[in-house]
Amino acid sequence: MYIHQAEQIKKIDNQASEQGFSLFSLMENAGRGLFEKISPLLKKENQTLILCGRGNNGGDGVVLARYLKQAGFHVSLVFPLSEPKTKTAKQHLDYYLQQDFTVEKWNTNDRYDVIIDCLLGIGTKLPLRSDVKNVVSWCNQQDALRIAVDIPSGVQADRGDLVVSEESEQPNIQLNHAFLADYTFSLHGYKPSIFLLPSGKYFGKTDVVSIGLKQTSNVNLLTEESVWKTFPKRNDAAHKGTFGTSLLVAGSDEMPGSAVLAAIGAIRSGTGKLIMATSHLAATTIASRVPEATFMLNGLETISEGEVPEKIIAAGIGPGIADITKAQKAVDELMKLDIPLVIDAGALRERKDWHARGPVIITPHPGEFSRLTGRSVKEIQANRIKLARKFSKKYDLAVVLKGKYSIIAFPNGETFVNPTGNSGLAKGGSGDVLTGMLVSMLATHDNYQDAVKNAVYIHGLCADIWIEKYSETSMVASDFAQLLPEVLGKIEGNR
Ligand SMILES: NC(=O)C1=CN([C@@H]2O[C@H](COP(=O)(O)OP(=O)(O)OC[C@H]3O[C@@H](n4cnc5c(N)ncnc54)[C@H](OP(=O)(O)O)[C@@H]3O)[C@@H](O)[C@H]2O)[C@@H](O)CC1
Ligand SMILES: Nc1ncnc2c1ncn2[C@@H]1O[C@H](COP(=O)(O)OP(=O)(O)O)[C@@H](O)[C@H]1O
Ligand SMILES: [K+]
Repeated sequence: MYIHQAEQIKKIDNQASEQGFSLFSLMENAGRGLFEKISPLLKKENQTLILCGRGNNGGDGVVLARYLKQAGFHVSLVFPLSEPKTKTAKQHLDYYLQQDFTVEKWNTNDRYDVIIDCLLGIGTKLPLRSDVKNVVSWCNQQDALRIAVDIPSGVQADRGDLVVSEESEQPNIQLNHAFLADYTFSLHGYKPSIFLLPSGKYFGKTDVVSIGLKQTSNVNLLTEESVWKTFPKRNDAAHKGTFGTSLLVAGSDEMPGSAVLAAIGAIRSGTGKLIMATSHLAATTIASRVPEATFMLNGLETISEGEVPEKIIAAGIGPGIADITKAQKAVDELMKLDIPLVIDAGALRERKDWHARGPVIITPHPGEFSRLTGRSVKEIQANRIKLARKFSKKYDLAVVLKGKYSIIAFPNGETFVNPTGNSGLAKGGSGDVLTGMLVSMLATHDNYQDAVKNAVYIHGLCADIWIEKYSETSMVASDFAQLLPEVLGKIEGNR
């Protein structure tokens, strides 16, 4: 599933017109596609209001109104912000009027069953002017089905915030400042703001309307199907060496539990062997929960002094590490190896040098990413896709920016949004399981990008399946990790 930023859509429009596709015909396709998706939601006796703005989003509304009227629906087409100003929207309005259809005056006392928002689309620049705010506010107070075209008015295409300045003293994000849709039909592809907050709360159910153009984008939504396709097969002749030895540098006397969780995530995700480089106390705790693990005692110290176990094919460092200085030295040593390296939690702190022989994967939550980038958490959350991509490209590493809709950005520009996972994961320990899974899957996949995508997707899927049966509130990391055998069984069966 493709995700398009506003800039890309503008480029696509220009390319299409160079290839002889007029904007008029794209708008026609948009309106017809919208009609096909929206008409099944309407009843013939419904009173439907289509509110159009002055740009091309309004133009889409004009075409939609024509199709709905031709099919016999009761539709009022209105321009509450005055008449269209773009050439294409004007052309479609002329054509609409030539069919003897009319434009009506908006009367706020009239009642409607359905309100369709074609006020503002990807041309939105915040803050909203008061005329739009008033219309949006009226819409949100009506007892009607609310449908948005492309994006809900008041929301930006690429960012999650609803006000222009993230540094504003009083952001005053009120519900009434964006159209609160029950459904949003996005043209050509999804826009990033569906997967950001608070914007994502305004979209309702979402679907994409094709406008007849070829789909290309290097930002995509991860799907279960892509996981099935890329998850490695185990052959019958496999031995424990086939799936490689993973190294996890994790845990300390203060935080043995993190290492336990990382070890559970790793041992259940396919690695042939697992070495835990950890403290004596943590090793005792891990051994009782994950008897399959082997140990490098005083692991962090030993590795930081340059002594690294042999024959490892993937490594991860960070969960439950307390000594940040030693962690940095250990990361330096691991970066000398030509293997994929996951850097998480304690090992991410104060990290500045990212040069490594093998692929580096960092797994920051928004707070950690804030420290790494020097930007506020608020700015990061509003612009997750773009900022993860930027960091990935700048430092030539893979970024897994965690949270609702984790973003996975690779240095070649390929970017993925993960739809799995729920707020039950927002508890200590969830990220530790992920780090273990990542390292183990890096050891078993030929392609490191597939390993990262699959680990992130499957981690969230386990949590989603857990809450179908049990409570999201009470779910803890060791609960959903128990579902790895069930979820991986499903994937292996479906391949
Ligand atoms: N390939 C595709 O996907 C295709 C997409 N298409 C469609 O085109 C849409 C993009 O159209 P667009 O570029 O004309 O911009 P659009 O969103 O209508 O907004 C511009 C208007 O909004 C106004 N405005 C802005 N900010 C404001 C504010 N804060 N407060 C108040 N007003 C504000 C601005 O006013 P201005 O500031 O210029 O006076 C101007 O009038 C896209 O979303 C999709 O629906 C299809 O038709 C064809 C193919
Ligand atoms: N609201 C949410 N929806 C989906 N996933 C979430 C949500 N909150 C957190 N997560 C996931 O839970 C994990 C939390 O990791 P992290 O913040 O590092 O926690 P910890 O280090 O305590 O284990 C990440 O994989 C993150 O994507
Ligand atoms: K809209």
